[in-house]
Amino acid sequence: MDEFDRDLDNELEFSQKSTKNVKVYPTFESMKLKPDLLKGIYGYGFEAPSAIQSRAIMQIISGKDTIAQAQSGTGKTATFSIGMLEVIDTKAKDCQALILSPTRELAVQIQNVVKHLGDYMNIHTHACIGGTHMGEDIKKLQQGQQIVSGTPGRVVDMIKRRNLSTRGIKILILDEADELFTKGFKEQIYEIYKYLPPGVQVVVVSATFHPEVFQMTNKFTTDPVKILVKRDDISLEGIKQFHIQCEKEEWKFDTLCDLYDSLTITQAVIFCNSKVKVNWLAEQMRKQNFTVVSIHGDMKQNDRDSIMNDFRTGNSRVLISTDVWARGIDVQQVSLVINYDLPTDKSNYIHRIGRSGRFGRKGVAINLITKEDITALREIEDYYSIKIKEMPMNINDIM
Ligand SMILES: Nc1ncnc2c1ncn2[C@@H]1O[C@H](COP(=O)(O)OP(=O)(O)OP(=O)(O)O)[C@@H](O)[C@H]1O
Repeated sequence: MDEFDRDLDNELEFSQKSTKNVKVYPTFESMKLKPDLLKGIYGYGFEAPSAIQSRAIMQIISGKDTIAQAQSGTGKTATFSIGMLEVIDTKAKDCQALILSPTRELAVQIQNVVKHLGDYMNIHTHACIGGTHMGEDIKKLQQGQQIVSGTPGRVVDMIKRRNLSTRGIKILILDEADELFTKGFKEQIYEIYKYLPPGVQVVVVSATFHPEVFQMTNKFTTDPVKILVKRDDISLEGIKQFHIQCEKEEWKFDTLCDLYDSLTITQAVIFCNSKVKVNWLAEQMRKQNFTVVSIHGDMKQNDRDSIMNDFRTGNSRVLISTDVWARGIDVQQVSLVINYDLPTDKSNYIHRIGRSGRFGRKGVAINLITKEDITALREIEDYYSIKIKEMPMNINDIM
């Protein structure tokens, strides 16, 4: 990207403004939701709506196309889930809402949230994801699923095979939209959209919006309500961010081993930039008798599921991952994120560190950097107007 492109990008981004005077609903009662839905919300343990929930839920219910941005871990999933559950006709058995997200784990997590919030509504939901048995998927869809949460590849497949009927779909939700609009998914999203009834309501959600995303959303949305966050406010204050200068790549490993005891206080995620590196690091850690688990996109779905399950239940405490875990995954006990490699994408920096500090909890992010990473680290600091200080000698001071 040259200087000119960057200027254009900035201009595009800063020309985006939140819609003025979006009404704030301070309580779930004030939203006048269906009693069964309200029961599900309280049953799930929510007492009051978060900032994005108090603004965006009612916009979604009103039927308007909506672009909803909010910091990581602030309740975007429940925002679109509640909005969507309110407008679903529980008597109609056909698919009325489609949620797309970039990873299988996230699609399953979303389906679970929807299921819990809709606990008293007798809602039929299904996670339609790659890597699972096609026949099972088809069977489930044939039974009639009012809400489908899926990954683009499998969903487009099911639509084309006519196993997922799009006729009754009233609302399309694009979660982690900026990721869905990247190269790997863009074509599939366009393709799915073509099959949806004209006038389908579109809700676009993420913690980060690359300027290009706004251009693309123009193709999907009509006069959308925009609830946006300024770039300087995207990084959560509750997540303390540090770097450790490791000089050479080879020194990172010893640094990580020194940190291990702190990693296991609660739960931690370590990010690497490639699958090969994830495998390598997990193996090295195990050789040193550290207990770690690892996950990446080349693993069998069964293995991915069992690793996720163990990590969610707290059976494993240190997870090494690629960016397959960077977005959306919600494990409240994660309080520490380590970037063994600095992400190459600035947005993913925000998403990765956002795996900690969920819903107002405290979090710590530590970046292991070599001399070569200094410029990239400064760029992240400048871009989000943050300071990533050197980590104090005693990690207990910050945990
Ligand atoms: N109103 C609420 N009251 C209490 N907890 C809530 C509320 N809304 C959401 N949460 C909890 O906050 C956590 C984070 O929510 P969620 O996963 O939806 O965040 P998000 O904004 O989608 O984050 P990300 O950008 O990482 O995808 C979840 O554990 C969720 O159950």
